This record gives sequence, structure tokens and C-alpha cells, in this order.
Amino acid sequence: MLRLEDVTVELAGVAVLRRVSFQVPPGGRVALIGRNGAGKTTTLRTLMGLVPPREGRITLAGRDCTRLPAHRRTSLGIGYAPEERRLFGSFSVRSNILLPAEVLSLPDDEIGRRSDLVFGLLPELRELAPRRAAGLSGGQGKMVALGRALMVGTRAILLDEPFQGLAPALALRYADALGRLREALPDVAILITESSPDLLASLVDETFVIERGEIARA
Ligand SMILES: Nc1ncnc2c1ncn2[C@@H]1O[C@H](COP(=O)(O)OP(=O)(O)OP(=O)(O)O)[C@@H](O)[C@H]1O
Repeated sequence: MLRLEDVTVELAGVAVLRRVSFQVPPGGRVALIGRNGAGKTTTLRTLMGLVPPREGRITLAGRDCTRLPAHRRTSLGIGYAPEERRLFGSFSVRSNILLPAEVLSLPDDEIGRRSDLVFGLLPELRELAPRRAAGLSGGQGKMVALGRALMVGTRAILLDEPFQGLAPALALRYADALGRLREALPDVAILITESSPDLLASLVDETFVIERGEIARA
């Protein structure tokens, strides 16, 4: 279970999140919907340990990680695909995907096992694997960012506006891939942000709405 309890975040003296509480159970598919500037990215960055909360608590599988640095959360099994895909342009797609697992110094056989899973779930990544990340379209980059999050997200995966800027055909493929995750990773909690609920309606089992930094309704 990935849980936020009364999380308040201030950035530059402004309350950007106010007493945000919700949870994503193991195997749960949860949407966080909100307009631009509502606080979706800040919620995910706070869950990842990239923004310190002023108040409140974040737990993963019952363990308090409110003050844990980002790399420790990655090693606890949280994978994050930011809205800006943040790939290393001069590296191959394969290297970009493997990078977080290598940073964690996972054993080679574990990296092999996880990458087999990722390339099995997202076969479109196989043909992209040898290419330099700099040459990818925005949509292909989103798929690579999903693969990278899957490499380490053994307990939870956070996807920030994955459909933003995707051409319709690629959006369908991405939605298919998310559907496959449901079956292949039945114990992983997945939290997806979007500005509109329409794209996610068939992919999630629970939706929270965030407005001006507050959860508006379940
Ligand atoms: N570093 C920062 N300093 C001050 N204010 C910030 C900072 N980062 C974000 N904000 C403000 O916090 C609020 C929430 O931003 P956030 O990026 O979390 O929203 P969002 O819902 O993800 O929107 P978007 O879809 O535009 O990414 C916005 O009003 C934004 O201007």
C-alpha cells in the first residue's frame, strides 16, 4: 500500500499541497485528475522524495518513508516516469531503460530478469532498444520512460500525465500496455495523473480529483 496522510507541501512559501490523503493498494490502479497547476506533479515528486513535505506522512507497505531520500525509495520499489521523460539523449534506449537498476547495483541476473519482463510487456521497446534516445519522438520517449519505471517499480509505479502529447495511435498502444501491466503485475500499485479523466476511465479502478492542492472528491 502506498499512502499519503495529510501531506502538506509548500514551495516558495506557497501551499501547493494541502492535507492530501489517499492511498493506492497493491495491485490498485488509481488516477489523480486535476487541471494544470492543481498539484499532480508535486504529489508524485513528494511521493518520490524529490520535494520535502512540511507536514504529513508517506508510507509504503507500512514503512514510513516521509524523510527517505529518492534513491532509497527507488530501492524500496517505487518507479517514476516524470512528465518530462528525462532520457539521456546520447545513450541508447536500452541503456536508458537499464540505468535505474544499474544505479541500484542490482545483480546482473536480476537486471536480466526485470528487463525480460519490461521488453515482454512493451514489445515496441525491442526495436527501439539499440537507437539513441535523442532520436525518439515524444511519444516513443514516453514508452521508454514507462519501461524505465517498470525496471525498478516492483511495489509502485508513478506515471505523470503519460498521455500528454501522444498521437492517438500511440495513445492507444500506451493504453494497451497499461492494460497488460494489470495482468502481469497484479501486486504493483499504479498511480497515474492526467488532466482529463476520459483517457483513464477504463484503465483505473479508483479516481481522485485534486483542485488547487486539495483532494476534492473520491
Ligand atoms: N518550484 C516551485 N516553486 C513555486 N511554485 C511551484 C513550484 N513548482 C510548482 N509550483 C506551483 O505549484 C502548483 C502545482 O504545480 P504542479 O506542477 O504540481 O501542478 P500539476 O497539477 O502537475 O500541473 P501541470 O499539469 O501543469 O504539470 C502550481 O501552482 C505551480 O505553479
